[in-house]
Amino acid sequence: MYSIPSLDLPPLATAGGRVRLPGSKSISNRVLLLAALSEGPTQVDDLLDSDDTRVMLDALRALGCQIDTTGPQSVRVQGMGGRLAVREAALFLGNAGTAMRPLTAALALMATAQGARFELSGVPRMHERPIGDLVDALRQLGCPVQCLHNEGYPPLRIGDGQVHPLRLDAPIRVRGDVSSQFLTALLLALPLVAQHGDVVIEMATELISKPYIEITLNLLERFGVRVQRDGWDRFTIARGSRYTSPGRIAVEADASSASYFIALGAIAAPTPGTDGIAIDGIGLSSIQGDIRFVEAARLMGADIVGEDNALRVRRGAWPLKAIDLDCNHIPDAAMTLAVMALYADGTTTLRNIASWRVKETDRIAAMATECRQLGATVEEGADFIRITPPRGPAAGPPQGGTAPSGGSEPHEVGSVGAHGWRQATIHTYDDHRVAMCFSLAAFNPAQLPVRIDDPKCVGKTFPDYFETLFSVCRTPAERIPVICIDGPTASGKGTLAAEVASTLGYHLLDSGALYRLVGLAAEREGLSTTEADLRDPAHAERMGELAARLDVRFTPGKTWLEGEDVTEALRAEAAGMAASRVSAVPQVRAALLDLQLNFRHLPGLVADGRDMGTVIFPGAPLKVYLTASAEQRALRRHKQLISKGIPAILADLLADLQARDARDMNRTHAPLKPAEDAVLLDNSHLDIEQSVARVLDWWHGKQAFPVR
Ligand SMILES: Nc1ncnc2c1ncn2[C@@H]1O[C@H](COP(=O)(O)OP(=O)(O)OP(=O)(O)O)[C@@H](O)[C@H]1O
Ligand SMILES: Nc1ccn([C@H]2C[C@H](O)[C@@H](COP(=O)(O)O)O2)c(=O)n1
Repeated sequence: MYSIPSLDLPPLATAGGRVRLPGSKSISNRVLLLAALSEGPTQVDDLLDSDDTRVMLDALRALGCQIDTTGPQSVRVQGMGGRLAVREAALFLGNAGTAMRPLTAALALMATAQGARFELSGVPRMHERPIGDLVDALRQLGCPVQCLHNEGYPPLRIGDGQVHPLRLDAPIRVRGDVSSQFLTALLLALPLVAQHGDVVIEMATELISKPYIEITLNLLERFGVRVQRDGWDRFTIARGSRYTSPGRIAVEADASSASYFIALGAIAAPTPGTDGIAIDGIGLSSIQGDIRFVEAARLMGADIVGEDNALRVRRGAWPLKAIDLDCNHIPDAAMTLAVMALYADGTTTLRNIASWRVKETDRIAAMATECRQLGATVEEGADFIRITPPRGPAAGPPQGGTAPSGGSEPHEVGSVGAHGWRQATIHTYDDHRVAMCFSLAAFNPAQLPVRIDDPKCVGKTFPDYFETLFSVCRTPAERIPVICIDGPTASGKGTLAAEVASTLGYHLLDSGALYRLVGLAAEREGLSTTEADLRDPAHAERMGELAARLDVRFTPGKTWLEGEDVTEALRAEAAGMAASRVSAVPQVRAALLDLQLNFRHLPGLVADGRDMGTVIFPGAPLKVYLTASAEQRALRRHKQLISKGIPAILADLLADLQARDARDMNRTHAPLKPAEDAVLLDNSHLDIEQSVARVLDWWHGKQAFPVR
């Protein structure tokens, strides 16, 4: 997950490949609650691991439910059979509507029937999301429920510690026009109190988002409770209903999450050698309503082939076709249509989406604002949004080839590209779906990058969303930004590069490590690395061959040579000196070229070394030449070694690093020197933080993202 302030997406060109999506949030949280309310243990597989499911798991554990992790996406829930193990608890439910609503209902009934008291709260936005219709229904039943700040909104106090009789004889009336989750909450909770008679729910107003109710009814059946449904007006839970564990249950992949990859397949030209986007774990037999996004995407021109548990999406009509659609049945996935509309041949209207106003944010306002940022013309109403793409029909996303104005050259601030698209900073309003939707704007035909603020908000349902997106998207290498940091030893290149890379979410290339690996591998093979031997052409040839067949692997924080962890060995001063000697051999440099170029991956790269800016990435948009006085550098290295418990003599270190500087700067091939367009940074009197801030300032200054 990208836990950084903003993530810059370079212009993307093509897409293709296979994705496996995380489990459905709606199913995961319903299943967890049902498993906890059931009699007996339930093994839950393919569970979504996200903010919202974590909130539900924490709440259930706080209520005394035993839940053991049995695998990366699996838990075993020891059902409590509807009996409370804890009589008083304060539960923080973040911004998870799928936890707040069902827990409110289940705890209200149990607290009233068994005598308990709970407080349920969330983040500030949760306290603005209405729950009054559910509270009214629970009060009809005789449950003491108090809204602690504003009537009709969380936080709530549920129960008063006393036992009260429940009024179950008359039908319970609940409104269905604000959120279908209120009905879901009652349907999940009422089987707990249906021992003595039928329990009936009647809709007081028309029900929206019916497919979510179908998920609820389907899962209730999996847990042994069959609800009789009369149209969408009346639901009867039969006397004697009780939850029994199905033993094992697997969560389907999330249909709303699938919408981004369906849209991706429809928008992006296929990467040569691929056949569109294959999505595993969800197909046309899904119980999730958002699977009907497939129909809407087809209306817009997507070519989708569906199987029971898989989908394949290819670009069909292009540009996409504008549509006018009632989206009441796919409220979450319909947001993705709004971004597809940016690539359509006319104006798209999405109707009957009033529920967007009370979701994680006011989604109608958010989608309208952000589409306008990109250059679209947008009209919004209480329950609709109408989107005209940036200056009329889109001509097509980038097809590959060279980017305009020199590849990853920055655009001018506030730049308006071809077709009226604008380079935009997308606000995400702590709403995962806004972030995921707008990533697709990176296929804009103007080839402008897109900045997504607060990308970690995708953690609500799809923590690895951007990683998954990058795994199936391609763009010409020159559009992937590279920041080069070259300089002499111990100037702080590695430290600076790692900090800059982690702030921007970019990959990191420590090119010095590759030369160190060659030195180490040579030593292990008994191949001399003395300057004298390396001058022998046959020996240099052998060293080049060794570099070409290096068996090396990088994992976070570790480097492996032929399966052995050599992270520590590489950092030894001797390894640095050997690296300096072998790096003067042209055959070695040639052998390592492709390896270094292959580090250039989406969304960007920070590369440190000696020739990053001059030889390896000469077109990089930012090249920094980092220096500090030899004395300062020797002092830093001394401190570094001593802090690791490695004995060192300052004078020797100074002499060694001066010798290394001289060799690195004076060799014939790719000597250490600033690139002509490099900016110089002498950090002799700057600390690490100041150096990082300086480089980030330069980088942001080169970007054209509007500050909002
Ligand atoms: N601006 C700075 N001020 C003070 N100390 C720094 C600064 N930058 C880095 N250091 C410290 O200097 C030491 C050397 O830094 P680092 O290993 O990043 O240098 P390097 O240029 O990558 O070295 P090499 O080329 O040998 O790999 C580290 O202990 C680091 O914490
Ligand atoms: N791009 C590079 C990176 C490194 N080298 C050589 C020269 C250095 O002395 C040696 C070790 O590098 P360090 O890990 O200290 O950055 O490797 C090079 O020639 N070109």
